[in-house]
Amino acid sequence: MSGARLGVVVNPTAGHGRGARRGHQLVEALERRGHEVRDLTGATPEAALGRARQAVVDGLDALVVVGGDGMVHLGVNVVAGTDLPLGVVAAGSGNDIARAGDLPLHDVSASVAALERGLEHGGRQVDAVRTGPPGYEATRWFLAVLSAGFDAAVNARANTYVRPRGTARYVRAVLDELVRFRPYGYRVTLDGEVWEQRSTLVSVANTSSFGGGMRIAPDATWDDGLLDVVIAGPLSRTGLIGLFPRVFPGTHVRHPACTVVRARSVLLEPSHAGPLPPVAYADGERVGPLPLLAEVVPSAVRLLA
Ligand SMILES: Nc1ncnc2c1ncn2[C@@H]1O[C@H](COP(=O)(O)OP(=O)(O)OP(=O)(O)O)[C@@H](O)[C@H]1O
Repeated sequence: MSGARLGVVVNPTAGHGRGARRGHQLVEALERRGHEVRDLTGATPEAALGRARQAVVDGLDALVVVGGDGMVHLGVNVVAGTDLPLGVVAAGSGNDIARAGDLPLHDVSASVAALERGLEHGGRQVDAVRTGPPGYEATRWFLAVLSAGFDAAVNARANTYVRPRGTARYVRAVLDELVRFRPYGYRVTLDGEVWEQRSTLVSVANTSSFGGGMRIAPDATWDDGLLDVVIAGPLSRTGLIGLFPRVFPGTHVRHPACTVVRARSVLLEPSHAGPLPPVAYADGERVGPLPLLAEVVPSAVRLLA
């Protein structure tokens, strides 16, 4: 397809600074192919979000984000619930969302081909998840995994490190968080059914992985209209050290402490059963403290693929 009006948002910092170069390559390639490109990149994510939302009002055929999961998260918060397609050019360090969609990784020409295929055929509709404090109008969308336990504490800590890179940074954060770890207290309501206990982690998954291929919810898919809620019971530090490596292949879900429940709606609240759970993260981005309600919205995003 030629002559599409494409809004492009680049995260120049993605993939340890590789995002900017990939963004330039993409804009050049799209213009060479006859597309009209509007660069919506901002100096900050907030500026980029505002520019992208304004461009949607002005009129676009698709929004294309260049970066990692955080950048896809930004794009989802522009297009979810609308008919505007979202293109993803994976240039991050983890790229778990691009992996979920079998999209090319760090390959601009393959990404251009995938974008054009999507524009031609209308793309692929995937579920997205709306989250926010229950009872409030303001909501955020996410596409992959919301972490509200040990993994969220690790995410917060990993974000403060510059080194090492990629999954090794995550592993370093795990080791540092283990020192202070005690299972948190949760009240979890799954499609109306209440469950209250101390737990190591509670993850609400629309897709299977985070942290660059850690398969937290190995069977989660974003086209079944359901969330996979992974709950790991109150493990000791040694138990957690034993379980952690099993998250890479996804075999932790077979551990007796782990339960996976499918639901459309999940309410996560702190409970007096244990210490206050950490601030939640979704798609690797900070969402906020519990309580949070997460509801899957089937086919809320049209992905160019
Ligand atoms: N100008 C900017 N536009 C968008 N995001 C920015 C910008 N500057 C810094 N960021 C930060 O980049 C982070 C998201 O990075 P992103 O996920 O795109 O790449 P990554 O971390 O390398 O990849 P992954 O999340 O897949 O591991 C956000 O938390 C955001 O705050």
